[in-house]
Order: sequence, then C-alpha cells, then structure tokens
Amino acid sequence: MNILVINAGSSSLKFQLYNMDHEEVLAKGKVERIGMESAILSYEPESGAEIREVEEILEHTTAIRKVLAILVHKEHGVLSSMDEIDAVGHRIVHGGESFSSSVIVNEDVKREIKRLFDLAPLHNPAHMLGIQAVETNMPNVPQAVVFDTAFHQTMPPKSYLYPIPMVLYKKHKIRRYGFHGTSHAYVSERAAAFLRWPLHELKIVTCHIGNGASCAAVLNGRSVDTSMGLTPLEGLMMGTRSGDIDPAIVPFAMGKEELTLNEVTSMLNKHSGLMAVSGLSSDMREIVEAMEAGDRNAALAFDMYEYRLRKYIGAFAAAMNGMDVLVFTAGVGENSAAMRRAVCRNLTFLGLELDEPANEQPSAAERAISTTGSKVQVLVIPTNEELVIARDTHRLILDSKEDVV
Ligand SMILES: Nc1ncnc2c1ncn2[C@@H]1O[C@H](COP(=O)(O)OP(=O)(O)O)[C@@H](O)[C@H]1O
Ligand SMILES: CC(=O)OP(=O)(O)O
Ligand SMILES: [Mg+2]
Repeated sequence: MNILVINAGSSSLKFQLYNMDHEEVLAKGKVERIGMESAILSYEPESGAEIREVEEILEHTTAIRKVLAILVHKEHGVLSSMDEIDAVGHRIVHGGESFSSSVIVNEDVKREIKRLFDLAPLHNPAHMLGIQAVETNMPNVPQAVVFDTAFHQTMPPKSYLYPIPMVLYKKHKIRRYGFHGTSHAYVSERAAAFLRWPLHELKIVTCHIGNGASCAAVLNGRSVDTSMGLTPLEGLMMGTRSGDIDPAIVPFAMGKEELTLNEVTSMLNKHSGLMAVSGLSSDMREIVEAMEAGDRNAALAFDMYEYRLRKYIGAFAAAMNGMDVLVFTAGVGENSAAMRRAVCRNLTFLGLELDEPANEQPSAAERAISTTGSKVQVLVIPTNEELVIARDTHRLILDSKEDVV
C-alpha cells in the first residue's frame, strides 16, 4: 500500500510517499513559499538527485497538483499513475480534547478541526487546506489525520489545567494540550527499544528541539506533562517563539509600544526567541557559528535557550520523582553537540555523565551519549513523525477495509 504523508503549513507543504509493504520512502520533498510568485518545489526520489523548480504556486490545491504531477512524472516520477496512491495521512497540530488517537477523515472530523482553528490559528487552517486540496485533486482517496496533541491526552488534570477561573476551561476548553506528541511518543518507544528496557518501567524526559521546541515527561510510556500549553507558544525558548513569559507583558507592551493584540501575538510567535535575543537568526547553526566567532548576543541567546531547556528537564525529573532516560531529538537535538553538551554539563547533580567524545561524533543513527557509569541514559534518537503518520494511516485503512468485509 502506498501512502502519501502531508504536513501542510501556512506557506509550505512537506510530503513523503511511503510504500508500506516495506516501510520504504519512495520520494519526499516540499513546496515552500506557497502564495508567492517564486514558490519552490523540491523533490527527492528514493534513487536520483534532488530536483528544484521555482514557479508561481498561489494556493495549496495547486501545490498538491504539482506534487502529484512530479510523483508520476515520466522521467523523475516513482509511480506510473496517481491511482497507485492508496491513502493520504496528514499531520494536524491541534486536536483539542476531541481526539486522543488518529482517525479517518469524514465530515464530522473536518467540522471539529475547523472548530479548533481558534486554538491553533497558525497551523490548523493550513492543515484544512491540505485536506481540501487532496479532496479536489484525488477525490476518491481516503485520508487520515494524526494529531500532535493526541499523545498528551493522558496528562492528569494537575498538569493540564491552568490555575485560572475554571469557567474558562468549562466554557472554552482553555487548558494545556501539548504538541509534537507524535514525536515524543515515537522517540520514547525507540529509546526503550534501544535500551532493551520495557517502556512501561521507564521515566523518560524527551526533548524535541527543532524550529518549534517542547519537552515531555513520559512516565511508563504515557505523557504526564509537557512544556507546550493551549498553543505551541508556551514552554521552551524557540527559534522565533518566546516560550514562557509573564502574561502581564502583553498588556504592558501594548500600552508602552502602542501595539495591537495581533501585533503582540505576532511578536511573541514570530519575532522572539533566538531571533530576538541574537538579533541575528532563528537558526541554531548560525547562532553557534556567531557565538564561536565571539558574538555576545548570539552567546546570550544560546545560554538562555540552554538554561530554559535545562530548567524544564529538572522540573520533569521532579514531576516523575526521577529520570532514567534523557532523549534529544529534532533538528537541534539531533545535530547540535554544543547544545547537548551545555545542557548535560549542568545536570551532573542527577548522576548524569556525558560521554564527550560520543556526543561530538556526528551521526544520523540512534545512539547513547552518556558514559557506562551514568545514572541517566542520554540518547540521541532521530525523530520520524512522517513514519508514524504513515503507520497510523496504514492501520486505519486496513481496519476500515475489515469493517466493510
Ligand atoms: N548541525 C546543526 N547544528 C545546530 N542546529 C541545527 C543543525 N542542523 C539543524 N539544526 C537546527 O534545527 C532547527 C530545525 O529543526 P527541525 O526539526 O528541522 O524543525 P522543523 O521540523 O520544525 O522545521 C533549526 O534551528 C536548525 O538550525
Ligand atoms: C507544534 C509546533 O510547534 O510545530 P512545529 O515545530 O512544526 O512548528
Ligand atoms: Mg518539526
């Protein structure tokens, strides 16, 4: 069975095509700058060089049409016809309280995703465009949705409630949801498999640090706390997001700088974090380079990012009364030896000991970077949200076929 996995953002659409008989990636790529005259389609077939095309792509329906066209392209395509795509799986950031597992798309599911636009204005509307674009271009192909929030639905009320009037929760579902759940679930399972320990006996802190960043406390295989909240703005300092701040800053900054609510929201989501403190970049690679070249603002941005991350790791170790495993994943976690070193250097009070040479060794494999004597196993586990989406979609499609029979 061939499954197309789609992660639609407001101006981008990432895709991977899987053959699920062997869990093999046939092709992957992305369309960036959707809505602009010079959108970029990049495409990488399993064997063959990457192809890049720059052209006008004004909306998601066209983006999907271009993706399908290249997948069946005479020369570069990996399929002979679109009919070879059996199902499509989408990443959906916000599933609210309605979804604690992946589901097949139907009218009710679409209505619910739309109802949640308010809670994830940067993400959910884009996902809906992705679903509609597939409906337009491949009307008979079943679709499934996999939610970033689902894994965190096991959090207890003391984790997910805010200490504010309960009417806001009861009437408007204002609570903490958490995100990147697909990744936190995947890397914690892989961590247990890597260590050959039963997942249900482990206290794991997972750090998904990419463009968006969050930590999770995974106790016996279940998420019991996570750093993101109602929206993906709470918690860690990120590339362009502030993470935790005093909420009183919002009205204060609005008054002092004559900003509207939209402007402050955009400031906290798009113009804060590493970008704001360094004045240079939201990209950790550039921050580390500048820091090594002596840039003090970049060094401050790096230090603040590390310090805030380490405080969450400490908090989650306290939440679980211990930590057996610390996992680093996503762009920064998988690639930045400097960030991992800085975090681990200050966690020795937990009996955690980093194996410095192992940490420095670049690798794309799952690996341990703690010493054999360390009381906490420190692992680098490359995440694979797309594979989880493909697996869930595959399972749901097979189940739905059984139901029909
Ligand atoms: N070698 C590296 N060193 C430090 N940071 C890196 C490295 N490679 C990638 N990153 C960082 O990873 C981040 C992107 O992470 P990623 O998980 O790909 O994000 P997303 O999927 O949310 O777009 C960027 O900040 C980038 O700088
Ligand atoms: C939820 C979230 O922050 O997603 P991303 O990391 O893709 O921005
Ligand atoms: Mg990501």
